[in-house]
Amino acid sequence: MDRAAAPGAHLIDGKAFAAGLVAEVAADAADMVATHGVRPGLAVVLVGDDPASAIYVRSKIRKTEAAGMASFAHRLPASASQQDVLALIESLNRDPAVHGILVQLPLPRQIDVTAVLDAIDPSKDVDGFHIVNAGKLASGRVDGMVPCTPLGCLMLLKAELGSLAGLHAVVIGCSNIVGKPMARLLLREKCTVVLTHLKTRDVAAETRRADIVVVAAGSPGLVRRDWIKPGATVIDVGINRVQTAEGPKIVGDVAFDEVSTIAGRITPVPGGIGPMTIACLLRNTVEAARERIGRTPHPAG
Ligand SMILES: Nc1nc(=O)c2c([nH]1)NC[C@@H]1CN(c3ccc(C(=O)N[C@@H](CCC(=O)O)C(=O)O)cc3)C=[N+]21
Repeated sequence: MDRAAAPGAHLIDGKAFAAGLVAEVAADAADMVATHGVRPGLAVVLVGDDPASAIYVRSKIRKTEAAGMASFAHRLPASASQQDVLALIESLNRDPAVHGILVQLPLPRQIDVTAVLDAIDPSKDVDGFHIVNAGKLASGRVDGMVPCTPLGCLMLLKAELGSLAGLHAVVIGCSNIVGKPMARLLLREKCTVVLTHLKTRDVAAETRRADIVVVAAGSPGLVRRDWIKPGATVIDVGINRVQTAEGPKIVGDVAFDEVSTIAGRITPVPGGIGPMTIACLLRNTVEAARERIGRTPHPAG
């Protein structure tokens, strides 16, 4: 891996790890086509025309197809009603060619996100946001679908550190999409877990004790050098578009240049967690297809 770019810290190459994972997923998908005549399929639902969402969705579709999987793109106008979205999800729930359903977030204001996410068949919920899957993870059960970003973080942590048991982990940001599921996964690995949020009085006092810091706060440069214990592992989930003298740029929630001089290991942005998120989405879709094959007495393509 490339150490030169980060003096001090070892750079965790999420992009390379994700490429390996995608290759495994593609091999599994090809095997399902050959053995069962089933091609794992992912439906992506995009409501409205947020430019960032459109770019993400395009990239998800491209990577799904490159892995030899079927992709079904559904675009609804920004004016779509909740009924429109629910009707589409119902039809995707019934479609045997669709093994995974992803509803791109955020959704337009008039739509109740919770109602939409909970309308997805939990066995097709490859984002892991359905209340049944969230509840399974919260209860420590291993049979649910796990959200892609925290799953990607956990895979990198285990690849880098081996067992996480007994380590002190601090998660900054307590969203349902990243922070809370991340904390639950780390707890499952027997870490001591601290989950911080907007009202936490002294976040730095928490992170200074941490062997592992995962930050998903959406705040560019939030984590500074003096927040980090020497040698700690820093996982940066932030994706922030900022303007610089050289033009627009994507940065994480970690002040990379200074934190990489004290951390033991660090993920870059871009090229860290982002690619892992998409790789895990493909992995969850293949797992959903595998489960479906197991539950179907007469497998049909
Ligand atoms: N239902 C739902 N599920 C999601 O998983 C979901 C979502 N909604 N809404 C938006 C966020 C954002 N997200 C990213 C995935 C990959 C990269 C990624 O691969 N980034 C690259 C490139 C960054 C760039 O250049 O734009 C990187 O970090 O290296 C980024 C962001 C998934 N999201």
